[in-house]
Amino acid sequence: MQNAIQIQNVSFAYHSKQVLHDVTLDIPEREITAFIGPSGCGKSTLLRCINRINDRISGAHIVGGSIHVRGIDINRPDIDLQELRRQVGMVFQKYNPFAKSIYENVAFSLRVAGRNKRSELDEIVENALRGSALWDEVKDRLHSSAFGLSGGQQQRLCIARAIANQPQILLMDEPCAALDPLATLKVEELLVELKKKFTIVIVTHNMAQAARCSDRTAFMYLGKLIEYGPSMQIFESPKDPQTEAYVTGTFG
Ligand SMILES: Nc1ncnc2c1ncn2[C@@H]1O[C@H](COP(=O)(O)OP(=O)(O)OP(=O)(O)O)[C@@H](O)[C@H]1O
Repeated sequence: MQNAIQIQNVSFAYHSKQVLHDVTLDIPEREITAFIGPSGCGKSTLLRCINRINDRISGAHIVGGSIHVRGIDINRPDIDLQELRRQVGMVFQKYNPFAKSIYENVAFSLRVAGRNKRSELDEIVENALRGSALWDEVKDRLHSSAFGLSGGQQQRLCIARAIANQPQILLMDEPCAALDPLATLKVEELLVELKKKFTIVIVTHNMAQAARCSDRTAFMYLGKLIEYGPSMQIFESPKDPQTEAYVTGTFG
């Protein structure tokens, strides 16, 4: 299978504090890859390097190495960041719909791009809401406020908003952390559907979740990639003693 993302020897710092050290991993297309590890080990930083939203943080910079997304070096000076972030969508821990209707949340990025044709928007909004398994629950109240939805529905709306942009890759930073177990289960089922179309990279503290839904797992510790492989191997027969200690709950 082709690799969607190639991370090679990446080191990263906030001001003078280096938080990623020589991280190398290839992320295959249309699979779910989970980043796990104790708090502060660099999972979110690594995730945010993939669409360069770390650039928005003052003092955040890549120290060395390279990241290729579908063959393109994303740290090239001439890279179009808006286009990169269209191709590499993002869903955050705390669902963050805009203070707009359900419909306008999904249509937002298209309107920003100047696409206002009603029939086109209707089709994309419906497809995105179907793609995030929300359509049946909201089709009769598309023009009501997004804030009237439950937390789990708001998170699926944020997923619809991300996929309306037709990305190739979806980055998810603890997307279920603020959800109850039932809403979490729905999002997990959705992830398995979404990977038919998208490459998904997910940061999670929930090891049961990583074991249930991901194809590959990367275990990080103190800014280093300790072990990376098929999730079943990482959880059932880890090679590194630190991975074993973490997945068995001895530390972390
Ligand atoms: N904006 C920032 N400015 C300075 N340091 C930061 C910033 N964001 C993160 N860090 C530091 O970088 C290191 C890695 O943080 P990061 O959030 O990537 O880890 P994480 O594994 O995702 O943690 P958690 O699981 O708690 O979210 C930590 O030492 C953290 O304090």
